[in-house]
Amino acid sequence: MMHWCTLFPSFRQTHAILAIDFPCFGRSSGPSGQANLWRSSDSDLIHRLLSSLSCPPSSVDALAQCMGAGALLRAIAADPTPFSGKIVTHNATIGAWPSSLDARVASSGLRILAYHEVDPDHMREAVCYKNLKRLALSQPESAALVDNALDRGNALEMSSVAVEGLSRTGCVSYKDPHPHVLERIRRFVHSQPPARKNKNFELASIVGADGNKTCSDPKSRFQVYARVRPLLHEEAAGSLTRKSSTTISAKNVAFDFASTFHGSAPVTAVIDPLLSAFLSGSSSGVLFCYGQTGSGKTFTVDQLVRHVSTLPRQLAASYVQIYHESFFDLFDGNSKLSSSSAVPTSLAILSSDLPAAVDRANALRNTESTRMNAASSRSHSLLTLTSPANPAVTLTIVDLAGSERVKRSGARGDRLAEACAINSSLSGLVRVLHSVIDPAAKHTPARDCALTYALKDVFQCPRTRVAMVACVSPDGESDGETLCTLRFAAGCTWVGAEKKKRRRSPGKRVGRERLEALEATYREVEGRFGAGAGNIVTSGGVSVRGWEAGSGRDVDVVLLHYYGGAAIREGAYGTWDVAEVGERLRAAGVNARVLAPDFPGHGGSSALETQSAKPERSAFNQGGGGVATVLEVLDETGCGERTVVVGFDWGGGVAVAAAEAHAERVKGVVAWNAAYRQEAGEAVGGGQRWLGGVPYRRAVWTDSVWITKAKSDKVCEKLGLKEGVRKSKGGGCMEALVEVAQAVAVPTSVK
Ligand SMILES: Nc1ncnc2c1ncn2[C@@H]1O[C@H](COP(=O)(O)OP(=O)(O)OP(=O)(O)O)[C@@H](O)[C@H]1O
Repeated sequence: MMHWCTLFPSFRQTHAILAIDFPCFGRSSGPSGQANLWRSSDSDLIHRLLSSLSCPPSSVDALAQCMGAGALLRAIAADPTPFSGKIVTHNATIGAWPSSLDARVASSGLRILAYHEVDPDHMREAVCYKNLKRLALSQPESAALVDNALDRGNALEMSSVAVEGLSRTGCVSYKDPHPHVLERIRRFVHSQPPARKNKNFELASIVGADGNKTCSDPKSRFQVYARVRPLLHEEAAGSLTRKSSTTISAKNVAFDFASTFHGSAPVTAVIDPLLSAFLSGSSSGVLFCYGQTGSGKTFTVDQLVRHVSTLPRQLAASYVQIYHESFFDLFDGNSKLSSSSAVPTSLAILSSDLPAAVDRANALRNTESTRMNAASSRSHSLLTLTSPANPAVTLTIVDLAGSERVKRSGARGDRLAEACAINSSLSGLVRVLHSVIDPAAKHTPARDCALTYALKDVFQCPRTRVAMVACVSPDGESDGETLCTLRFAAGCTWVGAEKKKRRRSPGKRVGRERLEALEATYREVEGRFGAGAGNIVTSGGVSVRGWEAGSGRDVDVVLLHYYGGAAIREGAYGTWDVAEVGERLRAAGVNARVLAPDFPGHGGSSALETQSAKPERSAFNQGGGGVATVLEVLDETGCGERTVVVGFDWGGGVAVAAAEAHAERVKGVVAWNAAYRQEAGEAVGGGQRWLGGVPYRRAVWTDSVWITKAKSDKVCEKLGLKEGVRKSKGGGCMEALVEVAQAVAVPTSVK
């Protein structure tokens, strides 16, 4: 990371700078040399970090080195949304080149400047070198490779500098690039992207890769339009230029849309195809207005509502706003809805009366005056109409809150929190849209935020027609934001592509059925426990998935996930399937309530300002630490004395520590591949005390490269066990849990 420090002064004017020490490196926690513990989730880590900082889409330039560059390339392959276009790498290494990366780079307009200094660790035969070279030859607009040995004029030559006290391990030596190379990198990052020779390059490459259709196909169910509002007072025109009725350019980059609109005339063409399908009852539709704050989204929605009102029909209409991830019913005095699936008020209304009803409701919407817009919407609004011909068919008009760079909008305090919530939910929407278009995506992350959750049926139903209006401002000061909006919207033009149908194996079908069963379970839990996105949220913001046997309760089982993971086995890094665990226990004669919390800053739980759950033992018991989280869950879900705590990996260490600290509440503990870190001076052999405190204990081990007998022995020693149960692959944890839960439910002499 320090490699790049000399570049920072020149970027300080234009960028907020974020320098990352990956876990186990530099100042970040974790034992050194344990990068393999988190490497499989490094791209997720980068995305979570950017999303926690609420970076708007297309706003991040990146400089990365060695395995950090590999992580970055994986992050781009997974989702290029946050990245704005300039990527500089040095000696990038990667185990396997992601199959979607070439198409991602081509379609997102990213450009990579890659330096390579050949040495025994970074050879020309290495995967990354070979692929960067191939990319530079096949997509010279997107990638350039500088091999230092072959191109001395441009080489990233280095001199070594040692910096005292830079990391917790002492002195770090870093290499200082020569000034002329720094200047080249600086110019690259600050450069305007060149005008594309073939403006359909992005689309062409996507079509080539996947055989998909594009937006220029009028039959596509997803159409993307751009609308440029007129200049307002005191604004001066920027680089936005109209090229044709379907093309506009900003900062010399041309973008193609289904149509572009300029000025104030109503843009009825964007909604007419949706309206006719809606009125005939043939298919549902959703129309989004997307763009930076003050670009004309609310204005456009207003015009569209007035257009709908000219069609004389009796309709049912509901109107909600999403503010800070909660739903409010605008047709019921802006009352808060108890959950994301609660049904809002539905008005039976004549379409001609709709504008007046919407205007009245809009007075209740959260709006504020910012530097960018005198009446800026601080919430997303969703107006949903039900088809008179078919009650199953709806048309939803979504006025998205505007993305904003808080430096420009001057947001502070509550406004800043709002801006962060808005940016992060827009990023959630962008991620969902990308997952819809990506043939390799296995999962649509619709549960990540309230906005995508509300629209999840849209994303899942292949018949729903979708229109997006990218609203942009012609003001020169907004050129940067305009480019981001257009780049994102142009990227969405591939959403129209029918995702290549993957042949599902019977196993995958079972997976989908399980997912649906899980959904049903969440709804059940939601009903029983109250508010939350299919679960409960504690007063401290801990999201807890729950499952109950439904016929009395013998034990409470609390499942703890690994550091950097999530509780529910729904996404890539989830650990548990609460329903599966509950059913397995029920089959073994134990009626259990199974609870799986997400630690603060993980999964659905909010991050704490003071501290997220940290991996060090010393942080377990601090506010927000693992043990404190477990206690909060026990308290707020009413876990009785018959509680079993089960933890995997880092969660296993937390389970052990929680059982030790609250032996009066915990009757059983199962530590699976537990990462228990001994504190300096801590006597591990606490077994004697444990025998009296927590009667039922198991340590389970699954063979893997980093599990050693020594680690297993340490946890066993801590638990007062002679040895752990060692399993060759998976499975052992459930058997141990069944044993312990049976013993806790009907106390026996099992120890
Ligand atoms: N096409 C247009 N013709 C004339 N005026 C417009 C047009 N679009 C927007 N405006 C004006 O620009 C200003 C900002 O528009 P609007 O409130 O719709 O922006 P917005 O994108 O909804 O902003 P925010 O995200 O902050 O809510 C308003 O004064 C609006 O009347």
